[in-house]
Amino acid sequence: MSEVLLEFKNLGKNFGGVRALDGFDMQVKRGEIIGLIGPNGSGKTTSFNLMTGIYAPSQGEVHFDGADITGMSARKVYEAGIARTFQRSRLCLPLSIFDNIMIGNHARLNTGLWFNLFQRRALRGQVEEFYTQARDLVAGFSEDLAGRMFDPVGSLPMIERRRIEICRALISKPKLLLLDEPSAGMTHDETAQMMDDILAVRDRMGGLSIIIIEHEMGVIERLCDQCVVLSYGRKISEGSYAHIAADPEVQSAYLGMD
Ligand SMILES: Nc1ncnc2c1ncn2[C@@H]1O[C@H](COP(=O)(O)OP(=O)(O)OP(=O)(O)O)[C@@H](O)[C@H]1O
Repeated sequence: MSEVLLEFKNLGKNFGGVRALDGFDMQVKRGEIIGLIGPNGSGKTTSFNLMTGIYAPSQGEVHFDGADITGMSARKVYEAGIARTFQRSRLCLPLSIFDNIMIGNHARLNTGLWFNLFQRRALRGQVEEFYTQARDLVAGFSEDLAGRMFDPVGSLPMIERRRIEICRALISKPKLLLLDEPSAGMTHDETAQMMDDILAVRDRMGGLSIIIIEHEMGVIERLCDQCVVLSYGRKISEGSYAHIAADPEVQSAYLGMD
């Protein structure tokens, strides 16, 4: 089994005349946490959308776990083992913690009419099995939260909602987890807690790789084994946080120093 889980080769995406990504090469190893950073509009979210099959690339290739997944549908990419959270929360606030996590499990649920109407015992077994899996995931973050699986998500504070979003991504048992600005909207204390959560998730789910888009440099510094810096759709630097933070091109493009 190759040590490299994900690879971009010369990846590019155009939106009309806008070149959102241009000749982007990147590798993610198994078990690694990568920070994807860059100024607003530099192509970070576009690269997540290319990885997850939301967009097809205009050029280049995406390889994942030994297979070429370039241009594959979002559902097939999800089944292959890539799951994500979004910049803006996609939780359904009136629904319970359990229901929200099950939305992330749709591809594994048997939802056929025949199954649901006439195989009631099997359906019950399936729901019970998935409840146990969802509860175990939530308990990994907080036993207290796991005791409230049928509370509406709208009643939870921001840190707990972010945890549910991560559980919703993890229920599909991904090999690669994409986190889009996990610290957005959180207090300093909540961000510190969220960083502990992410490191604990990586340890619990041995071998899980994570890519984080984040504007909060303290988060990138603490969590990431490697960083990749984009500017105007091109990779301008990569390496450890110490390496990219000392790179004059990064300082000028992103950190606002000349
Ligand atoms: N669907 C789209 N249609 C047209 N242009 C787009 C589309 N999506 C992104 N872009 C453009 O592509 C470029 C890269 O956008 P992208 O959202 O990937 O940047 P980003 O680094 O994620 O920015 P931010 O940090 O603000 O989220 C920007 O110029 C953006 O306006």
